[in-house]
Amino acid sequence: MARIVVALGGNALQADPKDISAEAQLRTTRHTARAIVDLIEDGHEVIIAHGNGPQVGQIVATYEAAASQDPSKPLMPFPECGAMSQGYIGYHLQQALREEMIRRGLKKSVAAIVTQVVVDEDDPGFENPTKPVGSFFTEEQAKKLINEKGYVMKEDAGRGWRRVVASPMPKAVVEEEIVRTLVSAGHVVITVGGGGVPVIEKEDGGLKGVAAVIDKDLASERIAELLDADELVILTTVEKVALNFNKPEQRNLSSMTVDEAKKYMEEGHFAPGSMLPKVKAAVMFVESKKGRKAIITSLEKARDALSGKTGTVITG
Ligand SMILES: Nc1ncnc2c1ncn2[C@@H]1O[C@H](COP(=O)(O)OP(=O)(O)O)[C@@H](O)[C@H]1O
Ligand SMILES: NC(=O)OP(=O)(O)O
Repeated sequence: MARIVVALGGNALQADPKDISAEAQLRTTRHTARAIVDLIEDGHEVIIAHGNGPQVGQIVATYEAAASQDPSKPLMPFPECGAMSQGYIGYHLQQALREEMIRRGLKKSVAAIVTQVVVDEDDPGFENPTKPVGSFFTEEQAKKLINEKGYVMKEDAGRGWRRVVASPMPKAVVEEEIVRTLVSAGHVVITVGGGGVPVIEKEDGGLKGVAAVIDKDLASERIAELLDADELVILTTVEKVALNFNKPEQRNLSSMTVDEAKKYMEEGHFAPGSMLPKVKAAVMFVESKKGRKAIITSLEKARDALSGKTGTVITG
């Protein structure tokens, strides 16, 4: 039995990026729940983290559209939208996991924790927005949004144009102790959703939300370290990390050491904004303590990867 932090990628929440309806998300999370419950059934202690890029972008855009039609309607700040996305996604995951556990006769409770993650006010990420959120646009649509709304928009790994926002590094998890207590009591916990709601510490010890979206792979790494997890499992669309990805000479990797991973990062094998943060998170976790292991694989292959049959395993 291992304590595992599972980071869920976009495909675990929205199978079809064009269908962003609540019904479609709930359907997809039901499918996702099967892969997660496999790990619970195998006896692992599972902590779940997830992304929120499409969802938080959708929530922000909905408030903006309402305000543009009726200026008396308020805009919703980014941290509040992040918190809403945690609640919305957490609710679907809670329901789907509960159903799947009942189906398999497992008696466990699931809790989604609205989680705040402390970032540094002076983080360089605030100067250079990198995190894609919301829907994909054509270049023409993107230019219109840049002019009309002042968005920063970038091309996202050949998939289209998206709005990008600041993405500071996660430093501390405010609800760490609550998560630890629930996990240690045997409950399934969903935390640092969307990387956590980014907050800065005020001089009086209070917290203040900031307009940013933390990378969920890096936030998953942070909570995995804090909870002294044995493994960080990053689930995405690909079964294995590759060198020369999408090129004729592509080579899938079954394993890499942290030194190899660093070399491959320097050589530019991993796309920024997609595979690079996953490999960075894996390296950080493995380096944080001897014996820790990270796995990057697809949702469908999670169980096989944990039993050493597939995936890319990153070790010290
Ligand atoms: N070297 C690489 N090996 C494998 N996949 C890569 C590589 N570089 C970029 N990718 C892309 O990264 C994607 C995963 O990132 P992304 O879709 O942003 O993650 P998430 O699952 O967290 O939403 C893969 O589906 C693949 O298209
Ligand atoms: N917050 C975050 O990293 O979301 P995505 O994984 O959806 O980009």
